[in-house]
Amino acid sequence: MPGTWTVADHVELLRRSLKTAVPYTSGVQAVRKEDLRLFYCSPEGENLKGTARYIDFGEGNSEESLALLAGACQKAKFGSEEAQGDVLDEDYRKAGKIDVEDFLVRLDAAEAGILDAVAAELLPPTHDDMEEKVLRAEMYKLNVYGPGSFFKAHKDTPRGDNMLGSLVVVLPTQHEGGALTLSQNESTWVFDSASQLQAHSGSGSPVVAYIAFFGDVTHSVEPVTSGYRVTLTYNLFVTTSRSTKTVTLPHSRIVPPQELACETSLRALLADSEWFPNGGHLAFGLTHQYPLPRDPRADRKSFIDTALLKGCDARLRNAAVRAGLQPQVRLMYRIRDEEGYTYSRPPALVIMDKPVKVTPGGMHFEYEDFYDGPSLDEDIEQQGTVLQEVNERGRLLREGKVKGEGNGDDSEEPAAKRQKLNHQEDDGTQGNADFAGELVCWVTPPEEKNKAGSEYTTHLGNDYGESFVYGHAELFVRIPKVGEEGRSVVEADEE
Ligand SMILES: O=C(O)CCC(=O)C(=O)O
Ligand SMILES: [Fe+2]
Repeated sequence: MPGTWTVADHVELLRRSLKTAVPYTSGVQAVRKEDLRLFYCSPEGENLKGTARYIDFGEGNSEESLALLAGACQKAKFGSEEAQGDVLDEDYRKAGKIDVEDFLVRLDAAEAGILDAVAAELLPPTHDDMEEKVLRAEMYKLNVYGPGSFFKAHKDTPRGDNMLGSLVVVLPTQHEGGALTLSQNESTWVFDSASQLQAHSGSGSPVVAYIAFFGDVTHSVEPVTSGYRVTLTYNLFVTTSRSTKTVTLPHSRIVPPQELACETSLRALLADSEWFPNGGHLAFGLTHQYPLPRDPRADRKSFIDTALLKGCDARLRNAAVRAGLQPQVRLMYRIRDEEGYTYSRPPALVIMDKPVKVTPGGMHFEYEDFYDGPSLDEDIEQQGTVLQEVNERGRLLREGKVKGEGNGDDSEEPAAKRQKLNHQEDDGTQGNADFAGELVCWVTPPEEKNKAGSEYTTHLGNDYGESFVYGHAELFVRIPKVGEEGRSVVEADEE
């Protein structure tokens, strides 16, 4: 029962909440037969205008008509960070594609109910304090995977900071192979659309199979072994603007149990006068990656809108808001951390809401020498909030005494033993004479990749994107100190 839980138990619950996430949703959707007609432009050679053709996926298609469609495709390229553009490499992706301007299909993912089903699972839940969010699907390509076609592991290119992920609709054709496999944080999932479509064939009413997944999920298409696998792909965006092609979640939502559990733990921690007596921050390296501007200097009002968090990350954000806290995704800088330099003060972590503004005449703000030179460090220190790491009780870590505390290494130890170790702490305000910032406990470790100025992950996308790349993000939840507004403690009468 939470009532008898220790601080360590509550923090562990918050930590675990970020580990349980299924980053996709899939299914089979019945559609109207007339919506399965597809018109496309068949190129007739170099200088000739294309010829219009159509294919009806509502009628068991012949190999011949599918081969004609495949013949109308261009070889699909993919985005490469290395080449900084699209490349054709049939060892990595062997598939045909038709761009949106060269085909028309009556099927409408929103009208067919697919977007509703996807939104219910993937659209970040809005909290009362937030503007209502809608999901918009933008058709992207038609892909044809004939025998021997495949697409190796990649992430789809983020096309905006509000891009949530991708939707793939697999049209009903007889084929084998071509399963879409997804992987994230050591878990893998397989979406075998061929067998799902097969199971529904002959039922009289036509169906399509679909899968939607968060954009930061690595996925691949296994080789097609027979027949043709034909897909429509869409980019999914979270937006607040209404149009007929968007889907909204009902506003009064049922709070999922995991979110309630996180809220309960946060409330229990806040009520404990011994916990973070001087306030500070709980910090979470988030599970999902988010579209970040390729240029880390890009002028942005805030780093990532927390309304755009996905899955378990959104759940944690909502739990914090429900507990009366203000979770924020912040930019993170490390100062006095450059090898080869000697600084009079120790390295520190600084969080900010906007990229640092460099004092004119100070260090030139160059990508490569971002950390180079104390004047930039001073700018960062002045404009941001300096953090000092503490353990999960909000106490300063004393060198060598409570090592491992707060990073999950000791999660198997009995709580009593951990509590014993904790008497070697102080309240975090006297440990470092130079320290004039705020305290932070990392509930889940930060990812190295999002430190401003560092290279973001290099990966392959489905088309090169100039403006955004996926990067790691951290959620900072500010904890008021005992007595401050938002922190009403229950005096403990513990043994
Ligand atoms: O056609 C599909 O199944 C999706 C392939 C894919 O991952 C992509 O186009 O990015
Ligand atoms: Fe993809």
